[in-house]
Order: sequence, then structure tokens, then C-alpha cells
Amino acid sequence: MAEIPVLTIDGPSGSGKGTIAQMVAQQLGWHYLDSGAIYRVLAQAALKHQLDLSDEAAIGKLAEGLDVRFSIANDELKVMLEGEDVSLIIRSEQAGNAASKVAALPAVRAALLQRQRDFRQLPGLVTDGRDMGTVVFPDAPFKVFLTASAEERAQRRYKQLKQKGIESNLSDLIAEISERDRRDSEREVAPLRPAEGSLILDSTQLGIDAVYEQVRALLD
Ligand SMILES: Nc1ncnc2c1ncn2[C@@H]1O[C@H](COP(=O)(O)OP(=O)(O)O)[C@@H](O)[C@H]1O
Ligand SMILES: Nc1ccn([C@H]2C[C@H](O)[C@@H](COP(=O)(O)OP(=O)(O)O)O2)c(=O)n1
Repeated sequence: MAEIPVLTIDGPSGSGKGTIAQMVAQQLGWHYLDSGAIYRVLAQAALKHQLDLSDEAAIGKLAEGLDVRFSIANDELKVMLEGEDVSLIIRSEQAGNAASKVAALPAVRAALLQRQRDFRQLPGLVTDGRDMGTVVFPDAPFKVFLTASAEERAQRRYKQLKQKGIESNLSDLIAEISERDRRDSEREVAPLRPAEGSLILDSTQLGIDAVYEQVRALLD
């Protein structure tokens, strides 16, 4: 496994991880793992099965048997839960917040570890999340930690949700993003933090192309 290259991109919500990860994966022809989508789908499944989001035993069990499938259609990541297309519903801020809650449960993280590592296939993998460089792929040769101010990230999310036809409110988004940053950074297991040896990029003042160039330069 170790010889299969991996680029990990970790960072807080709205820092641009998914955008950059997909651009690199597409350009190199590498596989792509959106690890956050797994937590989002799990939270969706928990709500569907009317489980309490803090019920570690029940949600850990759900995570073990989670029936989630990813595919790419028209350059967009398509996500199926138990045969149902949940690609859009999992992108709301409520879904992100619910994902952050189930993601703090140690049993959940343990249940999902191998499933994520299985994405490491030739010719390579680009993956984004919170603990890709610290826990899931600690031996990855290429690691990035992408960040930006909470205000800038909320603005980006606002525009992105609008483009998807999802209405939101900017001040609510700033509050939700800050709450999620705090929960993801302060949890006991796999908290959000830069992996040792990662390239730390603050994209508050950087456009997508400038970030992309710096990440690509790391791989040359
Ligand atoms: N450097 C950047 N400057 C401006 N907008 C950006 C930048 N990076 C990403 N975006 C935009 O911000 C939104 C959130 O990006 P996304 O990749 O989904 O973030 P993340 O995966 O970190 O939550 C998207 O609409 C994306 O086009
Ligand atoms: N590797 C990961 C990925 C996501 N999570 C959790 C924490 C996040 O708040 C939620 C949603 O993650 P996601 O990357 O989809 O969220 P953003 O696109 O950054 O807003 O899942 C995690 O704990 N570990």
C-alpha cells in the first residue's frame, strides 16, 4: 500500500478542500475520496432511521454496515445511500452539522477507518477531510492543510449553496461554521489539526487557481 501515492487535504469547512482535491484528482487521473461525504451520509442514515445523533453504540453499528456508494456523473460526485440519491440533501448546513456530531463519536471513526483506507488504489488517491493526513493516511507523501478566515469561508459557502438552489443566511452560516470548527477541533478523537509535514495554505486572499498551483507544485 505504502507505494501508492496519496495527497491529503485537510482543513475547516469552506476552505476549498473539495474543489482543489477534485481538480488535482482529475488532472492526474487519481482516485478521489471525499471523506466528509461519508460522515454526512452516516448522519443522514441516522436521521432516516430515527437514531439519536449521540447514541454511540447505535451509530457505530450503523457506520459498520453503511450502504454508501460514490460515482462521478457530469463532473459531480454522486452519492447513494441505501440505493437512494442523497447527493444534494447531504450538502445542506444542517447535514454538515449533523455530520460533525456523529464524527465526534470514537466508535464511528473506528468503524470507518478501513473503509477509507480501501480507497488507496493505483495510480494514486487525493482525499480531503479533517484527519486524512493525521490518522487515516499518516504515511501519505503529500499533505496539505488548507484554511481561510471564518468570514471568507461563510461567504464562499453562501454563494455555493445559492448555486445549488439551497437558501441560507450569511450570519447563520458564520455562526454554524464557527461552531463546527470548534467541535471538529476540540473533539478527543482525530481532531482537526495540521498533520506534521503538511504544507499550510491560508486561502483567505488566494483564488482557486493560485491555491491549485501551490498544491500541484508540491507533487512535482
Ligand atoms: N481560494 C478560493 N477562493 C474563492 N472561492 C473558493 C476558493 N476555494 C474554494 N472556493 C469556493 O468555495 C466554496 C467551498 O469550497 P469547497 O471546495 O466545497 O470547500 P470545502 O471542501 O473545504 O468545504 C466553493 O463554491 C468553491 O468554489
Ligand atoms: N475526515 C473527516 C471529514 C469530515 N469530518 C466531519 C467533520 C465535518 O464538520 C463534517 C462534514 O465534513 P465535510 O468535509 O463534508 O464538510 P465541509 O465540506 O468542510 O463543510 O464531517 C470528520 O470528522 N472527518
